[in-house]
Amino acid sequence: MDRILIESLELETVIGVYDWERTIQQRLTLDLELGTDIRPAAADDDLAKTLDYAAISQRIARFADEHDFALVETFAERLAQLLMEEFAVPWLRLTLRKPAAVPAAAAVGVRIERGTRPEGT
Ligand SMILES: Nc1nc2c(c(=O)[nH]1)N=C([C@H](O)[C@@H](O)CO)CN2
Repeated sequence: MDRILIESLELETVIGVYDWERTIQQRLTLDLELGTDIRPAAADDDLAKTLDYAAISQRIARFADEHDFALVETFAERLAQLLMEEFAVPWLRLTLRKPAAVPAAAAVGVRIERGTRPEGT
């Protein structure tokens, strides 16, 4: 299966379990692999036949603006559901990092895979 990539997408959102986190915006970074078949788009050189990574990046930024989850798990799961529904993505791998959460770590976060890969990929 081919994949469309979005790497190190920086997002600002309210996220966290502690009271002090409910009043500030924090940075998250997102890596995304979106399963798709790129051959129709490549054959016709046509953006309409593939997943538009610019449009998807904008949608993700809007999602971050509109929500204020406690857990990175909830952000990741809800975003995966949205992307699969709105953009008809059959499979994705999403890595969400919260870089400032644990000062001794470069980042902490979650990685999830959702959906079904076509046979043999
Ligand atoms: N598995 C998780 N552990 C923790 C989370 C989280 O979202 N998932 N969040 C926090 C706090 O919000 C933390 O980021 C503040 O520094 C703690 N553990």
